[in-house]
Amino acid sequence: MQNTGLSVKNLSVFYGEKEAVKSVSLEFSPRQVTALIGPSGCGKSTFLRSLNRMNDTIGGVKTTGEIWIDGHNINDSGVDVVLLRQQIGMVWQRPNPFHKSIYENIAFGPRYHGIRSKRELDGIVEDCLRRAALWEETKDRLHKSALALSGGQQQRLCIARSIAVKPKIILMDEPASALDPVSTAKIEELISELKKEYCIIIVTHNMHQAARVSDRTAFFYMGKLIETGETDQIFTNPVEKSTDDYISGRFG
Ligand SMILES: Nc1ncnc2c1ncn2[C@@H]1O[C@H](COP(=O)(O)OP(=O)(O)OP(=O)(O)O)[C@@H](O)[C@H]1O
Repeated sequence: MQNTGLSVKNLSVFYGEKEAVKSVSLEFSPRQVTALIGPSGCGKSTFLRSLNRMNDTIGGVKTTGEIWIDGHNINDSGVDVVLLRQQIGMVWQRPNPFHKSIYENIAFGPRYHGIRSKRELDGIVEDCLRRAALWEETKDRLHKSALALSGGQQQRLCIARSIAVKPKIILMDEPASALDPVSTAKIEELISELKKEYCIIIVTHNMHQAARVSDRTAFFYMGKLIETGETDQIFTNPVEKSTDDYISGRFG
């Protein structure tokens, strides 16, 4: 069981002169799913990417503010970003398995972090595929290319890959938006299972999905955090008019 949450204080992110995220403070609890919602361009993905310093890979980005995990501010200089991304994993919108076998997709991370024993790696591969509800579909083809899997299976493989390195937090950027309804339902089931162990933060444009999978919801607009609270409250009784307008489809 992981007991780690994340505490964001006054986070701002600039692309050159443009302030895409404006002094956002937000707490994320362990074993909860938080949905980040808001109209296109409001800064959800930029905010999400800053939580494991993926924005560092984009030129011209400046970040200010603090992001605390286990007593460490991840924005401090000297933070080992490889280790950080082991602790805070990311699942992207489009499934992006490595051009390797199903087995190697899972084993790669643990091996990189020092696990050499084949028996141990075999165990990790099976455990992660089981937890991603993919074992039965793949156990007879573990050494075949991951690219031969369907899109939905590839996304579940990417989730299995992300948990193989024992993260504390999993970030998901519209993880089901490229998938059909059946695969989407499987990903949502998987999120509900994984939240028993992890803190999950998900960006979604799908209001039904946010209502189904999340415990808490944060509404962003024009780079600002407008409102956050229990998902039920945000969807039934939002405080801010702009939140109400957005979730009822009046803009965005
Ligand atoms: N690499 C970049 N360089 C410059 N500006 C960027 C970059 N990425 C995003 N932006 C700008 O930052 C703002 C926030 O973008 P971001 O992608 O975070 O929003 P979003 O809410 O996730 O949007 P969407 O829902 O469409 O994915 C937008 O105005 C966008 O144009």
